[in-house]
Amino acid sequence: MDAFQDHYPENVAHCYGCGRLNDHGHQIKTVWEGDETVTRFTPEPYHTSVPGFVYGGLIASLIDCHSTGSAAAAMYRAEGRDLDSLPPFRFVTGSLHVDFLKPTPIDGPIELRGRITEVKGRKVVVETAVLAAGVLTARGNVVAIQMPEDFGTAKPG
Ligand SMILES: CCCCCCCC(=O)SCCNC(=O)CCNC(=O)[C@H](O)C(C)(C)COP(=O)(O)OP(=O)(O)OC[C@H]1O[C@@H](n2cnc3c(N)ncnc32)[C@H](O)[C@@H]1OP(=O)(O)O
Repeated sequence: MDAFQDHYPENVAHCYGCGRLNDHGHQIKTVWEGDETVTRFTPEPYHTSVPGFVYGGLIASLIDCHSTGSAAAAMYRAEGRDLDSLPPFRFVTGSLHVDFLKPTPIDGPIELRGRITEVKGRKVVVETAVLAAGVLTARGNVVAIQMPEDFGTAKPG
């Protein structure tokens, strides 16, 4: 099945977490399973924190891009549109919160299961459960905001 990220236009397909065109990135793939969005990712040995367990920053990164992809898919679904129909919905992270509940073992796939808890204007809130071998090890909450036309052009300060 096509993943949400397979439909990102080239100009936004270089993200470290989800860009299919970033050879050094995670290249995560997310799909709908009913009303949940699901990403499965197998960590490498170099994703270690304490030996045997996954680095927390990787988990945060996976939650981040899983959630922005989920937000876009939720907007398309809310409007009854295909993922690559125009105009495109692209989301960036406004807020990323992670609770680490248990160490996440590194020796198998990690599953992220997202639920859309709010869709309001340009904002989508995604809550994600992170599971390793079916055990809940972390929870994420992301506020994703539709990417402004002038993203990155505003002067700091
Ligand atoms: C597209 C493929 C790439 C995938 C990206 C992968 C994920 C990433 O790593 S993205 C990179 C990291 N994120 C960024 O760099 C974002 C930097 N921040 C920004 O550009 C802006 O602050 C941005 C776009 C998030 C929000 O700014 P702006 O568009 O002006 O939002 P604004 O109109 O004020 O607010 C819209 C709504 O979002 C809410 N909101 C905005 N910022 C936040 C925040 N930080 N936390 C919570 N809610 C927020 C507002 O409260 C408002 O909600 P409501 O409608 O309920 O009042």
